[in-house]
Amino acid sequence: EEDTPITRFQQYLRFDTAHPNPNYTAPISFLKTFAQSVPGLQTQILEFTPNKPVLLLTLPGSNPSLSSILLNSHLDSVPAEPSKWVHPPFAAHKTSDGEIFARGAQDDKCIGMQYLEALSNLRSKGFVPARTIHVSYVPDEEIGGLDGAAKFTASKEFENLNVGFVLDEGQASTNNVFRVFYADRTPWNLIIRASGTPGHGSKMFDNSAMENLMKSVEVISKFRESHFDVVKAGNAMIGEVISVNPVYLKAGIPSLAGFVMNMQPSEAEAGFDIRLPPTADPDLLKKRIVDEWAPAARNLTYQIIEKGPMRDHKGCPLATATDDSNPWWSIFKQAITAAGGKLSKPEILASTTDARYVRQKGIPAFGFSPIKNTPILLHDHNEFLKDTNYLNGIKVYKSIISSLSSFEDGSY
Ligand SMILES: CSCC[C@H](NC=O)C(=O)O
Ligand SMILES: [Zn+2]
Ligand SMILES: [Zn+2]
Repeated sequence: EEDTPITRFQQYLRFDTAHPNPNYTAPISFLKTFAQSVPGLQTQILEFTPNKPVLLLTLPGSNPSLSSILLNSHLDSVPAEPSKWVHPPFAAHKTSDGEIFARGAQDDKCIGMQYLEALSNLRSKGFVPARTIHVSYVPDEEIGGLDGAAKFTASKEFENLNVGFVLDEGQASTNNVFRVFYADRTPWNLIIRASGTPGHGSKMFDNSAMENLMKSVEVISKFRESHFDVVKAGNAMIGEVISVNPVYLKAGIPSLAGFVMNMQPSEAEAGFDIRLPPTADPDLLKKRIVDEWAPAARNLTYQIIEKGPMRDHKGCPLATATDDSNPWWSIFKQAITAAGGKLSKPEILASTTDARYVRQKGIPAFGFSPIKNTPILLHDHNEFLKDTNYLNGIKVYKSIISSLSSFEDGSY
């Protein structure tokens, strides 16, 4: 096979990095070999948790007194259901139209390789940045990043990088205009457990576990609808409202289901994925959960698992400014324009990425993936990216990387 940017992207996509057993060693060694072919690009592997390596690449800048820029992506992927795909999710099949099908094609192996291709390209033309450029490949983003970005950004090693600005993954755009994200929503897992009177399946009585839980589900559904309606009416973007979605239900005795269906269980449980925009008041939502979603009076208990930080050390919401107070913003915007791209109004990402850990440290960070005119297929079946889209992304990163790294104001 030829060695081109496209075949290299396909090679990277073919590593099975899906949870629950992502292969980290093979893709890291692949990336490391590629990086070593780029003149001046230094490589190191950091391990904050056994078998969860972080690959860090560094291109030293000519002015080491300036803060550095960091380009981050994650190594891992969510699982795929191969039988529901038109092409196997880890074959990286390219159609005659140039669509490359793979789990991770959009989320987010494209950007990991595009960073490298862009750097390699720039270096081949003798490019030397003023600011040092770091590229990080971190494990475990898809499961919350606790053993990945959380530990990396909290480390002495990270401190020593003196990072002034970060780019991380964003999301595809279905039209001709790129999207950029200045904040993420914070995920909470909510588990509601109901207990109640058990009894014969034929009996009508009050206060069964199922009835108690179902009342909660109704109340939560109303809340969900009211927030979704605001989005549907066009009065808010999806990232600006609180979302709550049921993700599992557990009740009854599974081994009896379908055979002996005449037991009203004494316990029932439901799990919800909640996302809070940085502007939301977490205490208000907690109060709502206590009072309305899981009132003890209806024999309900609850557990909230907060997945990662919501505020920085000053107590401020984790959001990066997109106005004149943040010079990185205008540099970023101009770089996109210079590469022939257009940028839409900055958004809050509906989901959650590792960028929250750097924002928590007070470092400005944008989420960006140079994917346009493409359906949003992250975590979906048949995730794909078109070759021309991918190649254009390399061009966009060349512009972004050279602009950001030549910003010489020492106060940032
Ligand atoms: C608990 S943090 C989970 C992070 C994950 N990131 C991408 O999909 C997400 O669900 O948004
Ligand atoms: Zn991702
Ligand atoms: Zn993802």
